[in-house]
Amino acid sequence: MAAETHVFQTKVSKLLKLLANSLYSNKEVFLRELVSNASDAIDKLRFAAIAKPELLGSDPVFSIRISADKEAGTLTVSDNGIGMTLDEANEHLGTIAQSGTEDFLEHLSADEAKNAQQIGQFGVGFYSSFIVADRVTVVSRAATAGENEAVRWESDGSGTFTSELTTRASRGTDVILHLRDEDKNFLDPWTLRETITKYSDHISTPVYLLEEKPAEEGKTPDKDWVQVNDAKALWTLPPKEVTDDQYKEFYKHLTHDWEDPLCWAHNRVEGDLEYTSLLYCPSAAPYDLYNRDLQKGLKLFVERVFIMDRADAFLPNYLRFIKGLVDTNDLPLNVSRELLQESRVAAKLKKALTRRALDMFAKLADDKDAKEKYGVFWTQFGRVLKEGIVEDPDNRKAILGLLRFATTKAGASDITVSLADYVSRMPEGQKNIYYVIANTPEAAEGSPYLEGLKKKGVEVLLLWERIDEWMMGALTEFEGHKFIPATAADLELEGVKSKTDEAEKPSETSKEEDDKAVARFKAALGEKVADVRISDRLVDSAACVVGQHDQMLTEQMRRMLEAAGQTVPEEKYTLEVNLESPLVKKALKENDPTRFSEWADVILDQALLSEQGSLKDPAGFVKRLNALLLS
Ligand SMILES: Nc1ncnc2c1ncn2[C@@H]1O[C@H](COP(=O)(O)OP(=O)(O)OP(=O)(O)O)[C@@H](O)[C@H]1O
Repeated sequence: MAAETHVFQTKVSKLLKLLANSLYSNKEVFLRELVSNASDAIDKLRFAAIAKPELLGSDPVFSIRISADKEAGTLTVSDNGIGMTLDEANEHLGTIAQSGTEDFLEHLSADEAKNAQQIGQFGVGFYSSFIVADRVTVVSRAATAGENEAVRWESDGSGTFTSELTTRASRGTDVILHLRDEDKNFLDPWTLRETITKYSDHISTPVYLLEEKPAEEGKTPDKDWVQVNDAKALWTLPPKEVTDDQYKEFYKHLTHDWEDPLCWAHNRVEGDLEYTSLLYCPSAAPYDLYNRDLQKGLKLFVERVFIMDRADAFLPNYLRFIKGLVDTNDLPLNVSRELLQESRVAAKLKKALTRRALDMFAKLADDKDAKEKYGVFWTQFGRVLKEGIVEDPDNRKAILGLLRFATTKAGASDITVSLADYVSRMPEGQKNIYYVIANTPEAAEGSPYLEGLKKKGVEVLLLWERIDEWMMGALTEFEGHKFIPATAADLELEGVKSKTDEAEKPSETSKEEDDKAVARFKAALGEKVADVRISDRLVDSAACVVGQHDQMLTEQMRRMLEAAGQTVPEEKYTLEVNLESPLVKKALKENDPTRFSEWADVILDQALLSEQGSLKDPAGFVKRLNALLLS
């Protein structure tokens, strides 16, 4: 069969171009990727051989072998794993399976250095060979294929590849890199040994390097395969024996991420349920965190045998960003995805691993030296974690402890306040936790509803993310303190003693005058409002609208329901007026009932505008306002 030429999938070509144009400070990662692929291929065969031991044939001892040929300028990574057929090579080495990569490639920025850094998130995997090679040849024979059914694949990484049938004496894969002149340092025995040792330290398969033996005088040196790792899977070691650097390297091996993880938790549990878990939190959220096709889940091992990738039965959806593995003796070796869905053991593991993950974050939050790291965690994953408040009532308490907020005291740009911080600095007499939800940080911070609370020294949580409405709807209390929106009709502030209270100015008007003012607004607005009353929450603003906090729909929720095609009932608000406001005072000086009505309408519309950001009849509002401005 003559070699056939194929064109790479468009996104592969884009990726290869990007790789060629990006200068890597750590070019050597290509070796990690190739060693990881070789180890994955061996893991897959080990698993397949449980049901079909004959696949191992006469070659039952697994190994990865790396050799350099200085004369030919090539570096070869070989394994005796599952191998590939011709069709598999065409498919797997010509396409990218991950959904997020497409989005990423479409949104490349002009900043190449940044792109190069981010690209690692997508598991460039095999294609990273082209960082150092101007030609790559793969010779592979699948474990199920005959000697003459091997495949030879080749590409210079410039848009096409060729493939054809060839022969290979035994199953497995050779990846042969024809190194660029400037990257031939990887053929140097010392560099190679150092790099390989670093990337194979934790791998459960033995990795051998072909090294020259010291030659006897006058003789050409002999070469020998030297094992460079101890071939013990990292997670089987006692945590105390594993260094931070080893954990970091292992994370990169598992995930193909090029960045260090933010934190990890390694646990070996014996007893009723026996398992070892190694959970990692990445340092950046993947592009497709909110994409339904996100590839999530842990690697599953049973009795140290790799069973499947991305097993999503072990963590809840709101922890979908966690990477890692679980190894257990309590599941059968032939467990399938379907069986996992119904397995009681899997359900128990999910419960345990969820707690482990939340503990890992709690530790990070408590670590005084890791303040910055927790900030990164919250910025990257806080929004997803909030889903857990609604989805996972059993762990709500633990998740509540992890939440961080912007507040009126910290400011909208400082999202670092925990609920415990909030409670610890509540002024004397404050019983509840106050919050406001708006569409933007600015709108939250500038909300008129906060004026009185601020004046009393009461801190308010500022919220503006879409998920917040949903989350706060599910929350009732934290350590006995109720959550109350700043827009609630009754803020239950009795008993809050603040310095400003004592210095409160006596009202300039009498009770009768106040009642009369309220009655005038009521008469002027009629059916447009549920009620009118004097506000004790406003300081500068003229008025605001309030609803019962357990009944009121915020504007965000209203829009969400409307977008979902639901008819949302008209809501009548209570108008609260600030009798100390110069605008209200001016309005009350108007004796003509028609003109006072216009004033009342403008004041109500202003209040609605501040609350909702829009009005039903904006043109009418502008007309009335202009008439008053001109009078
Ligand atoms: N040494 C190998 N033996 C057998 N198959 C291989 C080998 N190397 C690569 N492959 C096949 O090629 C596919 C693509 O490899 P690549 O490294 O690009 O991505 P991946 O490993 O699937 O993804 P990720 O890098 O995110 O894990 C693999 O999934 C595997 O099917």
